[in-house]
Amino acid sequence: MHSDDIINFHTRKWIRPEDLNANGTLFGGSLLRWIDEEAAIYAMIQLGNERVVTKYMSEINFLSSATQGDIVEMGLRAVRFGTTSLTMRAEVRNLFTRHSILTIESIVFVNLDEEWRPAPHGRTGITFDRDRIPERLRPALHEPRPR
Ligand SMILES: CCCCCCCCCCCCCCCC(=O)SCCNC(=O)CCNC(=O)[C@H](O)C(C)(C)COP(=O)(O)OP(=O)(O)OC[C@H]1O[C@@H](n2cnc3c(N)ncnc32)[C@H](O)[C@@H]1OP(=O)(O)O
Repeated sequence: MHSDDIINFHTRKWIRPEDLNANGTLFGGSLLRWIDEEAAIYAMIQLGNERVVTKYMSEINFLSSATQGDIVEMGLRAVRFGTTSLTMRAEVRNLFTRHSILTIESIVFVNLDEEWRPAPHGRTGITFDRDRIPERLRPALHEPRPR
Protein backbone atom coordinates (compact mmCIF):
# COMPACT_ATOMS: atom_id res chain seq x y z
CA MET A 1 0.00 0.00 0.00
CA HIS A 2 1.30 3.47 -0.90
CA SER A 3 1.73 5.78 2.11
CA ASP A 4 -0.70 8.25 0.50
CA ASP A 5 -3.39 5.56 0.74
CA ILE A 6 -3.10 5.09 4.49
CA ILE A 7 -6.32 5.74 6.36
CA ASN A 8 -6.18 7.12 9.87
CA PHE A 9 -8.76 5.57 12.14
CA HIS A 10 -9.96 8.36 14.42
CA THR A 11 -13.15 7.26 16.16
CA ARG A 12 -14.22 4.12 17.95
CA LYS A 13 -17.76 2.98 18.62
CA TRP A 14 -18.94 0.29 20.98
CA ILE A 15 -21.94 -1.46 19.42
CA ARG A 16 -24.97 -1.19 21.71
CA PRO A 17 -28.47 -2.73 21.51
CA GLU A 18 -29.91 0.46 19.94
CA ASP A 19 -27.43 0.18 17.03
CA LEU A 20 -28.76 -3.20 15.91
CA ASN A 21 -31.25 -4.15 13.21
CA ALA A 22 -34.04 -6.73 13.58
CA ASN A 23 -31.53 -9.53 12.82
CA GLY A 24 -29.42 -8.51 15.78
CA THR A 25 -26.52 -7.22 13.69
CA LEU A 26 -25.23 -3.68 13.26
CA PHE A 27 -27.82 -1.49 11.46
CA GLY A 28 -26.36 -0.01 8.26
CA GLY A 29 -28.21 3.27 8.86
CA SER A 30 -26.39 3.78 12.17
CA LEU A 31 -23.06 3.25 10.45
CA LEU A 32 -23.88 5.78 7.75
CA ARG A 33 -24.97 8.36 10.30
CA TRP A 34 -21.69 7.94 12.21
CA ILE A 35 -19.63 8.18 9.02
CA ASP A 36 -21.44 11.31 7.81
CA GLU A 37 -20.75 12.97 11.17
CA GLU A 38 -17.11 11.82 11.16
CA ALA A 39 -16.67 13.06 7.58
CA ALA A 40 -18.23 16.44 8.46
CA ILE A 41 -15.75 16.93 11.35
CA TYR A 42 -12.86 15.78 9.15
CA ALA A 43 -13.91 18.17 6.35
CA MET A 44 -14.28 21.10 8.78
CA ILE A 45 -10.75 20.56 10.07
CA GLN A 46 -9.19 19.93 6.65
CA LEU A 47 -10.88 23.02 5.16
CA GLY A 48 -10.83 25.22 8.28
CA ASN A 49 -14.50 26.05 7.82
CA GLU A 50 -17.53 24.89 9.76
CA ARG A 51 -19.87 25.65 6.84
CA VAL A 52 -19.55 22.38 4.91
CA VAL A 53 -22.22 20.02 3.56
CA THR A 54 -22.35 16.46 2.31
CA LYS A 55 -22.79 16.56 -1.47
CA TYR A 56 -22.27 13.01 -2.66
CA MET A 57 -21.52 9.47 -1.52
CA SER A 58 -20.43 6.74 -3.93
CA GLU A 59 -21.42 3.09 -3.65
CA ILE A 60 -21.29 1.75 -0.14
CA ASN A 61 -19.79 -1.69 0.14
CA PHE A 62 -20.92 -3.57 3.25
CA LEU A 63 -18.24 -6.26 3.50
CA SER A 64 -18.95 -7.87 6.86
CA SER A 65 -21.11 -7.34 9.88
CA ALA A 66 -20.67 -6.48 13.53
CA THR A 67 -22.69 -7.37 16.53
CA GLN A 68 -23.46 -6.14 20.04
CA GLY A 69 -20.32 -5.70 22.13
CA ASP A 70 -18.02 -5.34 19.12
CA ILE A 71 -15.90 -2.23 18.85
CA VAL A 72 -15.58 -0.69 15.41
CA GLU A 73 -13.25 2.05 14.29
CA MET A 74 -13.89 4.58 11.54
CA GLY A 75 -11.25 5.94 9.23
CA LEU A 76 -11.16 8.68 6.63
CA ARG A 77 -8.62 9.92 4.16
CA ALA A 78 -8.77 13.02 1.96
CA VAL A 79 -8.17 11.84 -1.59
CA ARG A 80 -8.88 15.00 -3.60
CA PHE A 81 -8.93 18.70 -2.87
CA GLY A 82 -11.09 20.31 -5.57
CA THR A 83 -11.89 24.01 -5.92
CA THR A 84 -14.88 24.03 -3.56
CA SER A 85 -15.01 20.33 -2.73
CA LEU A 86 -13.13 17.79 -0.68
CA THR A 87 -13.33 14.09 -1.57
CA MET A 88 -12.66 11.48 1.11
CA ARG A 89 -12.40 7.71 1.25
CA ALA A 90 -13.90 5.91 4.25
CA GLU A 91 -13.44 2.57 5.91
CA VAL A 92 -14.99 1.02 8.99
CA ARG A 93 -13.33 -2.03 10.50
CA ASN A 94 -13.51 -4.27 13.53
CA LEU A 95 -11.01 -3.02 16.12
CA PHE A 96 -9.98 -6.51 17.24
CA THR A 97 -9.98 -8.54 14.01
CA ARG A 98 -9.19 -5.60 11.66
CA HIS A 99 -11.75 -7.08 9.27
CA SER A 100 -13.25 -4.45 7.02
CA ILE A 101 -16.96 -3.87 7.70
CA LEU A 102 -17.63 -1.18 5.12
CA THR A 103 -15.83 0.93 2.52
CA ILE A 104 -16.96 4.07 0.67
CA GLU A 105 -14.66 5.12 -2.18
CA SER A 106 -15.82 8.74 -2.33
CA ILE A 107 -17.61 11.05 0.03
CA VAL A 108 -17.74 14.60 -1.32
CA PHE A 109 -18.19 17.60 0.94
CA VAL A 110 -18.62 21.16 -0.40
CA ASN A 111 -17.18 24.25 1.26
CA LEU A 112 -19.76 27.07 1.59
CA ASP A 113 -19.55 30.83 2.16
CA GLU A 114 -21.67 33.00 4.52
CA GLU A 115 -24.51 32.93 1.97
CA TRP A 116 -24.40 29.11 1.89
CA ARG A 117 -23.02 29.09 -1.68
CA PRO A 118 -20.09 26.90 -2.84
CA ALA A 119 -16.86 28.80 -2.23
CA PRO A 120 -13.21 28.01 -3.06
CA HIS A 121 -11.45 26.64 0.02
CA GLY A 122 -7.88 27.23 -1.19
CA ARG A 123 -6.60 23.99 0.39
CA THR A 124 -4.40 21.56 -1.48
CA GLY A 125 -3.11 19.11 1.11
CA ILE A 126 -3.94 17.20 4.26
CA THR A 127 -3.30 18.65 7.69
CA PHE A 128 -2.51 16.24 10.52
CA ASP A 129 -2.88 18.73 13.32
CA ARG A 130 -5.73 20.88 14.49
CA ASP A 131 -4.50 24.18 13.13
CA ARG A 132 -7.43 24.44 10.76
CA ILE A 133 -10.13 24.35 13.41
CA PRO A 134 -12.38 27.22 12.30
CA GLU A 135 -11.16 30.54 13.73
CA ARG A 136 -14.44 31.24 15.57
CA LEU A 137 -14.15 27.98 17.52
CA ARG A 138 -10.51 28.33 18.57
CA PRO A 139 -9.80 29.51 22.14
CA ALA A 140 -8.21 32.94 22.21
CA LEU A 141 -4.44 32.72 22.67
CA HIS A 142 -4.55 34.55 26.01
CA GLU A 143 -7.18 32.24 27.54
CA PRO A 144 -5.80 29.78 30.10
CA ARG A 145 -5.94 26.13 29.07
CA PRO A 146 -8.66 24.13 30.87
CA ARG A 147 -7.27 21.82 33.56
C1 LIG B 1 -14.02 20.64 14.27
C2 LIG B 1 -15.07 21.62 14.08
C3 LIG B 1 -16.34 21.45 14.92
C4 LIG B 1 -17.46 22.43 14.49
C5 LIG B 1 -18.69 22.31 15.30
C6 LIG B 1 -19.83 23.19 14.80
C7 LIG B 1 -20.38 22.67 13.54
C8 LIG B 1 -21.74 23.13 13.18
C9 LIG B 1 -22.11 22.81 11.73
C10 LIG B 1 -22.37 21.39 11.46
C11 LIG B 1 -22.69 21.11 10.00
C12 LIG B 1 -22.45 19.70 9.68
C13 LIG B 1 -22.98 19.24 8.34
C14 LIG B 1 -23.09 17.75 8.37
C15 LIG B 1 -23.38 17.16 7.04
C16 LIG B 1 -24.80 17.35 6.66
O1 LIG B 1 -25.73 16.90 7.27
S1 LIG B 1 -25.09 18.30 5.26
C17 LIG B 1 -26.80 18.02 4.89
C18 LIG B 1 -26.96 17.25 3.62
N1 LIG B 1 -26.49 17.97 2.48
C19 LIG B 1 -27.15 19.02 1.94
O2 LIG B 1 -28.19 19.45 2.43
C20 LIG B 1 -26.54 19.65 0.72
C21 LIG B 1 -27.61 20.04 -0.31
N2 LIG B 1 -27.00 20.49 -1.55
C22 LIG B 1 -26.71 21.78 -1.78
O3 LIG B 1 -27.02 22.67 -0.99
C23 LIG B 1 -26.01 22.12 -3.07
O4 LIG B 1 -26.03 20.98 -3.92
C24 LIG B 1 -24.52 22.53 -2.83
C25 LIG B 1 -23.78 21.58 -1.88
C26 LIG B 1 -24.50 23.95 -2.25
C27 LIG B 1 -23.71 22.48 -4.11
O5 LIG B 1 -24.37 23.19 -5.08
P1 LIG B 1 -24.02 22.92 -6.64
O6 LIG B 1 -24.84 23.88 -7.42
O7 LIG B 1 -24.09 21.46 -6.92
O8 LIG B 1 -22.50 23.38 -6.68
P2 LIG B 1 -21.46 23.20 -7.82
O9 LIG B 1 -20.72 24.52 -7.84
O10 LIG B 1 -22.05 22.68 -9.10
O11 LIG B 1 -20.48 22.07 -7.25
C28 LIG B 1 -19.77 22.27 -6.05
C29 LIG B 1 -18.71 21.20 -5.97
O12 LIG B 1 -19.33 19.93 -5.80
C30 LIG B 1 -18.87 19.02 -6.81
N3 LIG B 1 -20.00 18.19 -7.18
C31 LIG B 1 -21.22 18.61 -7.57
N4 LIG B 1 -22.00 17.55 -7.82
C32 LIG B 1 -21.26 16.44 -7.56
C33 LIG B 1 -21.51 15.05 -7.63
N5 LIG B 1 -22.70 14.56 -7.99
N6 LIG B 1 -20.53 14.21 -7.30
C34 LIG B 1 -19.32 14.66 -6.91
N7 LIG B 1 -19.01 15.99 -6.81
C35 LIG B 1 -19.98 16.86 -7.15
C36 LIG B 1 -18.45 19.91 -7.97
O13 LIG B 1 -17.51 19.24 -8.81
C37 LIG B 1 -17.84 21.08 -7.24
O14 LIG B 1 -16.54 20.74 -6.78
P3 LIG B 1 -15.23 21.59 -7.20
O15 LIG B 1 -14.95 21.28 -8.62
O16 LIG B 1 -15.53 23.05 -6.97
O17 LIG B 1 -14.16 21.12 -6.26
